[in-house]
Amino acid sequence: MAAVNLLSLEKVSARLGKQAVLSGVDLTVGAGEVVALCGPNGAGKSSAIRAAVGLAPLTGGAVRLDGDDLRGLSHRQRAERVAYLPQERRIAWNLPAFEVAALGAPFLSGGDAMARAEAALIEVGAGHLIDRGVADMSGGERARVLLARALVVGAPLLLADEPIAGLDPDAQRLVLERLRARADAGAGVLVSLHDLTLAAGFADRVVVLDQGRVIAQGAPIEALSPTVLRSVFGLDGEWIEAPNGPLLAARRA
Ligand SMILES: Nc1ncnc2c1ncn2[C@@H]1O[C@H](COP(=O)(O)OP(=O)(O)OP(=O)(O)O)[C@@H](O)[C@H]1O
Repeated sequence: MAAVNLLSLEKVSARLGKQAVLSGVDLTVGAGEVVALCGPNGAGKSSAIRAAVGLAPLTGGAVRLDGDDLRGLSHRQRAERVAYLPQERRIAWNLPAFEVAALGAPFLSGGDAMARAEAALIEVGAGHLIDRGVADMSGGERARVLLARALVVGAPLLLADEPIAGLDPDAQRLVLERLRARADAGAGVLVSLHDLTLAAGFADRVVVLDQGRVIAQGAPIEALSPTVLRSVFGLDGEWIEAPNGPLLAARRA
């Protein structure tokens, strides 16, 4: 029997105001998989991720977590099944990093949550920031703390909306390596990314969205074919097999 997907969007449609932001989106994430969601600004990546956690009301279709319709799950059940890193990185209170990260584990005892928070901060290369207030950090440092908060959840499914935006090149790779490691340990990961070379290097599959529709999905350099690069991203591009993985050589079409 085929394994149940940790996440499936089945013909999902959603509107924001008068605008259709998702139209019949089909997407799955299985255990052990990193799926990258790619597309230009406004394509619907954040909307798809928000729909997957029940934050975007659907006008059609269904979202399933581990086979169960999201609508039938309590908020606690959702929180146990999926960790969500939003694109928005504002944090209201100037709490130390370890306390912010520990918020990802509200169902654990204080001591266990703190231990997990510390481990997650070290995992994302922010071990030196553990005691620092999050308002007293750079944007990239705060982004790592928020990623640590999502990793602390320990849920089987992790959804990360542009987790590497604003990070330096080393940190971008570190974060993607950590997400990859979570998948290799059995989690399912859905991550929105603008950097197509990194998407091709770290993801098992790429889903290309444009104007709220899935345009292509599959193995990264097949989904991101020259035709898709041109029609969706406005790029004349080709993939080069480099020693460290596929490299996109592109210019504006
Ligand atoms: N609050 C809102 N009200 C109305 N329309 C919105 C709102 N937020 C986003 N949109 C529209 O929804 C569409 C999808 O936006 P979404 O944020 O999902 O795209 P995205 O692919 O994540 O973009 P980006 O790469 O810029 O983050 C866009 O056309 C956007 O203009």
